[in-house]
Amino acid sequence: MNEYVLEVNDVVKRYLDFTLDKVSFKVPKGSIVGLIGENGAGKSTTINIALDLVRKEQGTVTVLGQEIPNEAHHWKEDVGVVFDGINFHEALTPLEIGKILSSGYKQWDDKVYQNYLAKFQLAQNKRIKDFSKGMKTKLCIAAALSHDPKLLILDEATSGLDPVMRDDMLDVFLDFVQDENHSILMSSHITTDLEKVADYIVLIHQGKIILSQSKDELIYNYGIIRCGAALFEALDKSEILAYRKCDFQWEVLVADKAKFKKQYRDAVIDNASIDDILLLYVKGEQAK
Ligand SMILES: Nc1ncnc2c1ncn2[C@@H]1O[C@H](COP(=O)(O)OP(=O)(O)OP(=O)(O)O)[C@@H](O)[C@H]1O
Repeated sequence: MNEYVLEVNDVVKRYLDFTLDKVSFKVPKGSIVGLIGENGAGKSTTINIALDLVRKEQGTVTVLGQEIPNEAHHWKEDVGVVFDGINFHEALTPLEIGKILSSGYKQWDDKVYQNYLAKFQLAQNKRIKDFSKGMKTKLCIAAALSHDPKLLILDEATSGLDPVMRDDMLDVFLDFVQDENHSILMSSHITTDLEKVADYIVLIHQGKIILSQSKDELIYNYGIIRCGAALFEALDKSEILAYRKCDFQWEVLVADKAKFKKQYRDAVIDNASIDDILLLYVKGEQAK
């Protein structure tokens, strides 16, 4: 088996006023990859192309070792998908959905489904139309996890959940990938969630991937220098990733904060959160 469960290579998609521009990234087996980017950056388009829901113009997508699209649709059995919103008919109950899905998925495990319904406190016989938004999301996640997918793809799926439920859900995701045979690609605007669970972060900005990095590398090595104009002018620009001017100070993103700390002893260099990194790339200037 391939060491990557999803490989997106040089994918291009053009809409009237938007281009997904040679997007490439990989989801290693056993990992959680967080896809981040501003509204309209191209996250859903990328995910939809990876799921063969939107046609790409160039590039290749390989899911679980199979290049898609292809004639065999078996790969869909092994991919669980949760969008922000529900795909099930609103008149159905969780019990009825379980019955429908059990005939659609060879690997459907009703015991697993029942366990998730209980864990997420979802009534079996309540109609979906009477569910809250968060309950609908939980139902979609329960259903997606109950056909034993090897790859779970979540497009902004957890944003409707309250902080306690989101935290519980992150534990569910961590459990899911623990055996190294399961992997997750999740897009989210809640970057603190990704800080908790993601192994890798892929940042897409205006249709281009501008960062694809291990989360630990970002958290431990990336830094933000906050300085005045004189120090900013003196900084080695070849080592700067992005920068912006805020009022009277400059914020500068660097990949190796320890090196800068040694070189510029008087500079204030803070750790960079994923939000900081996103903000600097999106609102600032990219240096290289
Ligand atoms: N079917 C379509 N026809 C035309 N333009 C589209 C279509 N689908 C998406 N787009 C455009 O592609 C761009 C990227 O949209 P996409 O939904 O991929 O962004 P996103 O990163 O998921 O944003 P958000 O965080 O707001 O969900 C947007 O400019 C959007 O208007």
